[in-house]
Amino acid sequence: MAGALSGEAAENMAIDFSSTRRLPESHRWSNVCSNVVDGSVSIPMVDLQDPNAMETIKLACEEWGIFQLKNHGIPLSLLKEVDEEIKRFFSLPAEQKTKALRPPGGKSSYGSPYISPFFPKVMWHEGFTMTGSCYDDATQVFPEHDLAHFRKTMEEIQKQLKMMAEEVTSVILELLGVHDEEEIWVKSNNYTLQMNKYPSCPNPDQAMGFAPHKDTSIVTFVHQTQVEAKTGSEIRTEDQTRGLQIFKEGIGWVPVHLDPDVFVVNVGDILEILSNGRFTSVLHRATVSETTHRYSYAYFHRPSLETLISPFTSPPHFRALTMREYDTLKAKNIHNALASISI
Ligand SMILES: O=C(O)CCC(=O)C(=O)O
Ligand SMILES: [Fe+2]
Repeated sequence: MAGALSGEAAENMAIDFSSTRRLPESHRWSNVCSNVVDGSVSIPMVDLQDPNAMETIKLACEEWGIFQLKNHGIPLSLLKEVDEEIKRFFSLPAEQKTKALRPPGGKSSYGSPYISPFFPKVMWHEGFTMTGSCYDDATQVFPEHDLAHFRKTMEEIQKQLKMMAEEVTSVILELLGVHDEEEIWVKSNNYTLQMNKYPSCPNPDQAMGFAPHKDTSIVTFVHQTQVEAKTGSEIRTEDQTRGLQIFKEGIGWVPVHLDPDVFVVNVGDILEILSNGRFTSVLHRATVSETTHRYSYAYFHRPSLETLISPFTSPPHFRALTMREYDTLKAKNIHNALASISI
């Protein structure tokens, strides 16, 4: 295989996507295209400036576990700058990026999704994860004169995302009738920012960008950048339904329309527990395309590690545990963590 990486890099990334002309067996998934609905089903849209926003958020969290958020208050010019920085990061040579390779079992730095060990096949993806203000890894990756702009842009988006996450979490708590100790859930420094690249793929019908999973967060904010055509290719219409998809019971995999001005907001496991199952942590995945490279970033809003998580209403459908304990359960078995604490 041309362009193969070596050693630890090979274990983590397996291949250099840009020089791979055929889908290797290690990356071949089955049933990627089954049960996908067309692009006509749409995910609820919430306008944060609309007086009815709260009601739409309630319905969306109950029925979908996901919504799109517009008029969120983050300047669109900043979103464009972040998109450019992310593209710049991933366009660095593989030898440069693998200087910040994630150690086995680690959560931050460069590499395949942390959920990879739970799946038999490798994902068509490269990612860079920053927990807290972890820029040390970026320092290793960027040549020094190039780092300043990345750092400034990422610090700014992190600050803005934190404010937006606090505002949305506050609205959700109000919906759940929670007024006591609201701060624990709203104000937290236990967040993660994850950048993703899904390179164009020679056989997208049998590849998986990000395998089906639920997020371990209260809420997650995902931004999808405008896709980039692969050199020499036209973007095909069918590729519009490739990318982020959510699983809706009785319907199938629903593509989430790409709009670079909005954030996609997912309900995560912690909110399912707190709401005592009223809001559902949404199962989602990302598929890939032959004609485009796709980029995204996700901001995970989580309570601090020592916070005790238990349902706000009785009788509880989940047993109480700390955020740290839940992380440990999820690290042992991502498919079964929620079910293992249900009562
Ligand atoms: O890239 C996407 O659209 C989804 C990414 C995601 O689900 C994640 O980072 O947890
Ligand atoms: Fe996710």
